[in-house]
Amino acid sequence: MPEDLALETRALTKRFGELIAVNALDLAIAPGSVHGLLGRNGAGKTTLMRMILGLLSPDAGAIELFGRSATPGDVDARARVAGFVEEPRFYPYLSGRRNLELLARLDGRADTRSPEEALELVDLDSRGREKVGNFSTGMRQRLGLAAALLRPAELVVLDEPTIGLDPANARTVRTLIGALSSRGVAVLLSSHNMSEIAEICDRVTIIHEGSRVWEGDQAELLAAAPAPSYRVWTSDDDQASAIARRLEVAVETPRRAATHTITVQGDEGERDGFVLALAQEGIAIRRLEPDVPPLEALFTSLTSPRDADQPAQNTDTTEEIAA
Ligand SMILES: Nc1ncnc2c1ncn2[C@@H]1O[C@H](COP(=O)(O)OP(=O)(O)OP(=O)(O)O)[C@@H](O)[C@H]1O
Repeated sequence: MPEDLALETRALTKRFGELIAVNALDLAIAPGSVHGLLGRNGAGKTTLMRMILGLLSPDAGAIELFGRSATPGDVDARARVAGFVEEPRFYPYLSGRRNLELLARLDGRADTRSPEEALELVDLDSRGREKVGNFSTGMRQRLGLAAALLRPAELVVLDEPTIGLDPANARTVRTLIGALSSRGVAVLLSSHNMSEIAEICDRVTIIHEGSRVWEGDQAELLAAAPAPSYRVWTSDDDQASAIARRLEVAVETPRRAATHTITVQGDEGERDGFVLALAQEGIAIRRLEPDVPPLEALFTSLTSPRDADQPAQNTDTTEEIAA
């Protein structure tokens, strides 16, 4: 028998008056998988997460958690789910540790982690006795993660978990997400940071105006992304430009007075031809990188306003995950 999905939503829909914030959204997350939600501001990510956490009732559609239907008020169905939406909130006049103690008591379960253990997981053990009111944004964010980790959850839902964090703290959180996933915990996270999503997520769902416009894994992403152009830096840009013009694979854009950027277009074969031609002429390539990373290129192509009338390029890959 196939393993139950950690989360499945089917045609999940939420309206606020005339606005359809989440529109017939299908989502499937396998145990141990890290699933990224990408969307512009107001795309519907937080609304979707609120419904999954049982904080908001859908107008239509269904949510299943670990193979079991989870209606809005069903606390038992969410016993293995933890997380936060928007920024986590705490009593500012209490310590981080005390806040966690209260949350664990409110949860009323016997199997929660100790506040110390949760604080240690997010590298806050040495600061746990300080008042939350004196915490930096990054510390509050990590305390939110610690609160989510009090429960031995098997699905963790995190709304922009690295927002406002400096690079080192953001890395701590990403490492923690990786560690959760390798222990079999499924993670659903939203972020506006494309490189973060590309780095840590096994699968990505792009939402535009409430609807899923794309879903897939890293390999599918590379296949679906618009053909990238590459910027090239060489040991002799002038000569490299001349070769690029001869092969008709490049455009040059002036950068500053007397300098230019070589952007190589075309498919892989044409790019290879250019690289080999440079080698033949004794020109070294010092750097070659995509002008726009694939995820960003795909995201822009699917969610830019000019595409708003035709966003429905859904890949229906739910069955693949379930299989
Ligand atoms: N309680 C509410 N009442 C009315 N409209 C709401 C409510 N909550 C959200 N919305 C609207 O629903 C849409 C989706 O909002 P949501 O917060 O889910 O977007 P988001 O993708 O999380 O955005 P962001 O990236 O800015 O956090 C927005 O147009 C928002 O204004």
